[in-house]
Amino acid sequence: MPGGAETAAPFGRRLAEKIRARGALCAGIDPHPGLLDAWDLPRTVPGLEKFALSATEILAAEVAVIKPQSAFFEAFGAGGIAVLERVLAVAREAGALVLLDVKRGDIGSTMGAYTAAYLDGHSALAADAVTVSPYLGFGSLAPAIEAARAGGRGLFVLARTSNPDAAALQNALLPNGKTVAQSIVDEVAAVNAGTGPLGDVGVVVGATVSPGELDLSALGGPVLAPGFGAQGATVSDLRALFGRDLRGVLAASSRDLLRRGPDPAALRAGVREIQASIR
Ligand SMILES: O=C(O)c1cc(=O)[nH]c(=O)n1[C@@H]1O[C@H](COP(=O)(O)O)[C@@H](O)[C@H]1O
Repeated sequence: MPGGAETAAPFGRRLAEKIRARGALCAGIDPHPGLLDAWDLPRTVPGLEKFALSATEILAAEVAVIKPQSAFFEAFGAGGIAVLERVLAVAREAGALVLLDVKRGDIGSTMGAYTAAYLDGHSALAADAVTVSPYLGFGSLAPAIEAARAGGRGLFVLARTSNPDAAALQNALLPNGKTVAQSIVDEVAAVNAGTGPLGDVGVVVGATVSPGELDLSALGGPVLAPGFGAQGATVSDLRALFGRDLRGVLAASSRDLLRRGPDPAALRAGVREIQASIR
């Protein structure tokens, strides 16, 4: 069935099980043009297909979560989207959960259409979870939260992103004295309240963020921590930021992992080395 049938088990529970079995690494599938060059592939749809499917086949057999970044596929038009659909199917077959990185966020009515694209089991682009932006107002995400929960899927809400420009906006103080990022974390915590050890709605907090900026103690959901590897964050940064117990924290790496290909054995060895470093 396109996109996979609606699943009975909640996303948070499925994610916790997958992390227990495979560790907390999230492998990004980001087919940068420079990586296609490095893999000696043309910057064409067949080149994209070879890159994305080979990387996904290897990585999805190893890690808990595969995170394709949609923009790199969209850049190739309809042919690129068709490859993305196959990446989702291949990752799922290999046993990984798929977090589609689309960072969507719009007024509620349009959010409903994004929901139909990414969180409805009848869509070929349906994923186990997607990244969403709350910066049109947290309430605008309501249709996505509802659809995700109804279908056993999840969301990762941008709170404090890894890019250097993020701090000015996301650390700005609101009239209630909280930072914007903390208020997003608290909104997500309220959604997760009472939904079990790991709720279905997570936040994105870059691994590059300084420790102490955010209080995640009441979150009750997973954290996606990109910025590990190519953007400079290390395993010690992850521990300093999130504490020693990294269960529920998905360290995400794209370029630092993918640069280890195209040799399948080297890519497999690379992902295992990174997994071991965060275990
Ligand atoms: O939501 C994301 O995945 C994300 C949030 C964030 O704060 N920072 C961030 O880098 N990302 C994504 O994570 C990936 C990081 O890629 P690398 O720097 O190559 O590991 C890219 O796909 C980014 O779009």
